[in-house]
Amino acid sequence: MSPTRIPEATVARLPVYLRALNSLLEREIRTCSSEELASAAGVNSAKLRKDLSHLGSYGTRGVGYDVEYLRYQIAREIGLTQDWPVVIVGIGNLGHALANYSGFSSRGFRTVALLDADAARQGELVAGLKIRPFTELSAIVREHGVAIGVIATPAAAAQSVCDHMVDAGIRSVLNFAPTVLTVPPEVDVRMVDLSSELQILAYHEQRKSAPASPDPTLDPEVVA
Ligand SMILES: NC(=O)c1ccc[n+]([C@@H]2O[C@H](COP(=O)([O-])OP(=O)(O)OC[C@H]3O[C@@H](n4cnc5c(N)ncnc54)[C@H](O)[C@@H]3O)[C@@H](O)[C@H]2O)c1
Repeated sequence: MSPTRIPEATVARLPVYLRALNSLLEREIRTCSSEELASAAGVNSAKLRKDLSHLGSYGTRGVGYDVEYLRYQIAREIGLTQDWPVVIVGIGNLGHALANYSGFSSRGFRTVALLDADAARQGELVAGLKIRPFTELSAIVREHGVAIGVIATPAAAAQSVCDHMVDAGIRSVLNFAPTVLTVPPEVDVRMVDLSSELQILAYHEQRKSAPASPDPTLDPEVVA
């Protein structure tokens, strides 16, 4: 891992580069230029070169990047070369879908427990794991050294679930509930909000279909 802290915006793009590199490897492409990788990742090549320079990766002039090695460097930087035990709390519609998603395990995220407060759900087998009572959280975190907690409960329960996770020693939380969580500074929270993403698309869709608005700088009142 690099000793210096990488900018957050670069960290957010590393998984995108990783996906692009995986698809190059699937096509047995062993080296690529920054332009090729940038276009596969959907960013401009200057930004890609700057991002990769934070990893100490500059490619070789005239040859480009070694795809396999760059994939290893990025995976190591993100921490994907190690195993991350994960718990999912709230095994309703979304919790079931997350538990059944094979993409986590193939990227090093191992779901070790599924927890729910509803006694009626407990004992049900989902993706090979029995849903367990939420009260077992601390014991499970201790037993498996859980690094990441996923919250898939209704919004009203999310802060309390998060507080219990933090008390149990979890330092990274992925929150699917549509509510902002308060955590101590050493805890990282990422929020996934599909509704907000749809609203952003709706905003762009609306702008695309709206008639072009006049340039405000040509408005005599604005100019005056
Ligand atoms: N982020 C997204 O894009 C996205 C998409 C869909 C749903 N959601 C959100 O995900 C959450 C779950 O949605 P759903 O449709 O699966 O709901 P659901 O009602 O089907 O499931 C929620 C589960 O949480 C459990 N639960 C409630 N309080 C709990 C507590 N204190 N501790 C442990 N478990 C508890 C319930 O028993 C239930 O099994 C909601 O907040 C919803 O808004 C987010």
